Amino acid sequence: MKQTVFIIGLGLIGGSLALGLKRNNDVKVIGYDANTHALRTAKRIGVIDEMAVYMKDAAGFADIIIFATPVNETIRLMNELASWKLKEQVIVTDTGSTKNEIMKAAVTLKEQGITFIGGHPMAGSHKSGIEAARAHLFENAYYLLTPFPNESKDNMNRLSSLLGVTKAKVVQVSAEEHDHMTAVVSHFPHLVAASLVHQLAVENEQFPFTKQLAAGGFRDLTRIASSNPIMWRDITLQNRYELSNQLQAWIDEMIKLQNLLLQSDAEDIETYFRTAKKVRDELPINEQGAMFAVYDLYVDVPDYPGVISEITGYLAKDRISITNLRIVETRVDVFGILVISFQTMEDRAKAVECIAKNTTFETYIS
Ligand SMILES: NC(=O)C1=CN([C@@H]2O[C@H](COP(=O)(O)OP(=O)(O)OC[C@H]3O[C@@H](n4cnc5c(N)ncnc54)[C@H](O)[C@@H]3O)[C@@H](O)[C@H]2O)C=CC1
Ligand SMILES: O=C(O)C(=O)Cc1ccc(O)cc1
Repeated sequence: MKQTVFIIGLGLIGGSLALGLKRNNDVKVIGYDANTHALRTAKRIGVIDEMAVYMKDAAGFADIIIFATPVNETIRLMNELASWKLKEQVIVTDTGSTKNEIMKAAVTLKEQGITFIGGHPMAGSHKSGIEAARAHLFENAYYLLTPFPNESKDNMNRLSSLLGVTKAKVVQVSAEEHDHMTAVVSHFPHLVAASLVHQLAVENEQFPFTKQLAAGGFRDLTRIASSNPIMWRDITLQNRYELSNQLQAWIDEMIKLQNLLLQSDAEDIETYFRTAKKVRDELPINEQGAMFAVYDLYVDVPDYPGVISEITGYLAKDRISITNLRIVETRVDVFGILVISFQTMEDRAKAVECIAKNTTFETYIS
């Protein structure tokens, strides 16, 4: 049976969901975005089947409505939706990075007999907007659902099987568990990344050369500081109490670390790093357990002007998308190591072939 999905907010996540869901030929995607450029682009490049002019009208045709807007905007729109005329069996969901406040807003919908199941795909990037949308974004990622405790099995199955086509792993958690766990692994790291960049900016005023020295480690740790500030403003506001607890734990940890350093006990310091390494090395970073998998390819490149744009040009010509690009080591002799990151193993394999076809540069996977 053909299903109509209405996606509100056609940025990185809404656009990627539209592309992912359209893999199922029985799904028709109608899209809406407050930004008319994003809306028209989504239609022009085939991310959506139809454009909605008025949200309220399009919503009436939908079997599933998905909010993929910044979380404060989602709550505002959920309150508006309460007065729209919808299909009786419609399921309303969202993609927001927070769940407590969203589920509180959903109580009004529930009281009116509208089914709302909270959702959060645990995949994404620091990029935003329709141009960054990719059909495979959710493959192998967890997709968390936060239903009301008494939600019907039938509705859960309907939503899970719709989302299943994105190849995400759909898992059910409570909104409270969700906001606690995502504070630890996603929201709090964002505060750390932003604060490290602020610290660099302050240092850089006194020592303007510092910025030039920001190498791989600093860049790896702070990539997410380049994300959409509006989206993160809303997330951190909604999850402020969990974040305040995380910040306190971090401050305590930093004081512990400061003492460890000042005591200068080499063995204790080594143990601190050794334990962190063990935990980090054991994180599920393979295809089965990846939250944000990145597939790196190392390329030995000769040091001549334009070599990087030459390689990215070959990749672009073969329509292979990259998520990140950096030089990890620039040797004083003739070669440097270029690290190109891909979102899928297939893209990386295609890149190996593409580079071999066009150049004599060695590529390897660490
Ligand atoms: N960026 C990421 O990596 C992830 C984001 N999320 C969540 O997904 C949601 C969307 O995030 P992104 O797609 O990254 O943001 P985005 O900035 O790429 O896209 C958001 C879109 O919503 C549109 N929009 C804003 N207000 C609107 C309104 N009132 N009506 C209609 N459209 C409106 C914007 O014009 C924009 O096109 C957020 O709630 C975010 O917390 C979830 C997982 C990952
Ligand atoms: O860029 C990254 O690694 C991210 O952390 C992306 C991300 C952002 C927000 C989410 O709610 C989930 C994933």
